[in-house]
Amino acid sequence: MLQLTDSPPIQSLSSVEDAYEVCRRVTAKYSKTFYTGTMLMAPAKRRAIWAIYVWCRRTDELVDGPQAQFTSEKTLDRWESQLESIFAGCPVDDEDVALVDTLEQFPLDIQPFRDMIAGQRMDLHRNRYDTFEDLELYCYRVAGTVGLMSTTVMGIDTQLQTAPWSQQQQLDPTPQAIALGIANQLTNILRDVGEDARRGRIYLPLKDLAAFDYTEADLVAGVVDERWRALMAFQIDRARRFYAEAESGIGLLSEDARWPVWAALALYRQILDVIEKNGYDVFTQRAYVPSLRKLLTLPSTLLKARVL
Ligand SMILES: CC(C)=CCC/C(C)=C/CC/C(C)=C/CC/C(C)=C/[C@@H]1[C@@H](COP(=O)(O)OP(=O)(O)O)[C@]1(C)CC/C=C(\C)CC/C=C(\C)CCC=C(C)C
Ligand SMILES: [Mn+2]
Repeated sequence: MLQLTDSPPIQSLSSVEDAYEVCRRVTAKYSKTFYTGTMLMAPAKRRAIWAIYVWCRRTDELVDGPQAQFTSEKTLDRWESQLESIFAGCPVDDEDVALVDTLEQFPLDIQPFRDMIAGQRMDLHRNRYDTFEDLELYCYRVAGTVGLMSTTVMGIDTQLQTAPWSQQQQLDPTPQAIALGIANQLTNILRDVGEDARRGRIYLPLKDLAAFDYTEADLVAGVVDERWRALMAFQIDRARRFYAEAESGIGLLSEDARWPVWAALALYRQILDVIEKNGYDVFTQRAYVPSLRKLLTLPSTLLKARVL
């Protein structure tokens, strides 16, 4: 290829195999829960989820990562242009190579990716949410979209679609996939209340705080009292209702996807149990599920994947 002398050397992008290996390492490093889930999947689907995870992580880190102070609307505009390039089959950097390959194998729609960027734009300008409806839109954008992306890769059980009774039954698990994303995001928000408050963000709906006579000042001060415990119990109950809705859709997924999703759901939902065990003190204790507890959870999720 003609190399113009005054231009910087054109870096050749990594191979597809190397790009997926980078995605595997990033997923394993940043989310043991999701990595565990992907290791229960068929290899082609597992790699695709790693590629999606890295794109989602990079998108989130534009606003939540170490370089967030330099991120503006224009940054997100450029990121969306890079997304369009990926969907046109033209990777811009090494990690893109894996997602371009994934798009050649799975019919992913660009819209959930655009919606995820729209969610990050909300984090640029918004640090309070008046109502749960406001917060639900944010959760759909940053997490419900992940459910849509993941479901396209994991696939739907085709035998169910051709069954004689299939017309009567809802076979499209989209609502449940979005519900699991929202449930995960609500869990994430409850776990990180203290950390987010220290960054000036309160995701808990202000109308909910008011309903329990708990103020923004109480939250910023990390007050844990009967009002806080009642408010958190209400939030946890709502998150569990979204998990329950998600459960009803897992049986519609292709067989090899059910265990990974049951596992990811159960492991993430356990964070809520830990928050309760910690007396709802999310200000001085970061709720996490010990590895042994995660391991001991897997057999019951396998049973559920086989019978539900
Ligand atoms: C097993 C499986 C298919 C997992 C999907 C893995 C995946 C692609 C995750 C992407 C997560 C991500 C980095 C999104 C960017 C925005 C963000 C940070 C969202 C929050 C995630 C927290 O990620 P993480 O744990 O790494 O961050 P912390 O370090 O803990 O802060 C979110 C909480 C959203 C996560 C949402 C999902 C994983 C969607 C799950 C839904 C499905 C897999 C659909 C299942 C289908 C049915 C029918 C139920
Ligand atoms: Mn974020």
